[in-house]
Amino acid sequence: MSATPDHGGSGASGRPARTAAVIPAAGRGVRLGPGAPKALRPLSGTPMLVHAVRAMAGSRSVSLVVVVAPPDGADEVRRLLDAYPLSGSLTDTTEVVVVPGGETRQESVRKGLAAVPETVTTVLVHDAARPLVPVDTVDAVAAAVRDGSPAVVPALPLTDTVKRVEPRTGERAGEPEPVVGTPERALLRAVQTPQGFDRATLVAAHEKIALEGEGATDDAGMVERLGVEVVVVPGHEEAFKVTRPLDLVLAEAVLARRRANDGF
Ligand SMILES: Nc1ccn([C@@H]2O[C@H](COP(=O)(O)OP(=O)(O)OP(=O)(O)O)[C@@H](O)[C@H]2O)c(=O)n1
Ligand SMILES: C[C@](O)(CO)[C@H](O)COP(=O)(O)O
Repeated sequence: MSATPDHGGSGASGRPARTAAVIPAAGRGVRLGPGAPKALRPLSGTPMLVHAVRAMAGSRSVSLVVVVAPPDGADEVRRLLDAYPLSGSLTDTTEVVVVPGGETRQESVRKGLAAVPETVTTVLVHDAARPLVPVDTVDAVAAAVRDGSPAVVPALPLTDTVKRVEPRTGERAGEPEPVVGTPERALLRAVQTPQGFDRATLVAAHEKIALEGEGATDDAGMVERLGVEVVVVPGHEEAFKVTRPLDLVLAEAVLARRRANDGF
């Protein structure tokens, strides 16, 4: 995988880059515990980030992947990606660019977005922390944007009931939080990535948030603040986010099941 610093307007194949994937991979992984940055943690011997890049590059529509590395780790990430080849004819025509990230996820996405050439009309934003997303899910998100939806998120129905609580503060900090409501579970979705956007919509959302400072925990949340409709397509259980140590155990089990199903 050629991790070139060139921000040129075309992919490695020389054709215009029409769909790009920005992979925010600059987080520290505090909830995962001490160790290397989360995106660099190995899953079955391959760094989590490499799994995520392969998932994006495996999509027929993606011709450019912008990896947003830890702010002081861009060179290390470039070397890492150069050491892991993309396989298959499709993915061999995917250019990989590495840029340094920022202090927040939204700042990292904004920095990655700045490296996406003007020729790109569809931008996917995918957490490196969701390394096992199936390519079919990536394709479905990209297709929904190309079919006219300016903002698309993959999501799953909830299996747990959700409660709204009133946090305890001051002298009552640490006491059990009172429940103040139970949203109707059937109307809730657990949202994943890649989230897909019309480029101009995503740029406008990040520019608005950069001015107003009202961050959101996902890019679709920022687009909603523009008053733009966000639509949901089916997510996938294997697109879960590696956040806590137990998620690493689950990720290894998923990879073991894939190897068994593939006969090796
Ligand atoms: N400043 C940041 C923070 C997060 N991310 C990326 O955003 C994705 C989702 O964030 P999260 O799962 O919260 O990762 P971390 O921030 O690393 O985890 P933690 O909150 O436990 O530190 C990850 O791929 C992470 O690398 C990023 O690019 N830049
Ligand atoms: C973008 C995201 O993965 C959608 O569920 C999630 O909001 C990221 O949250 P995090 O706390 O930054 O991991």
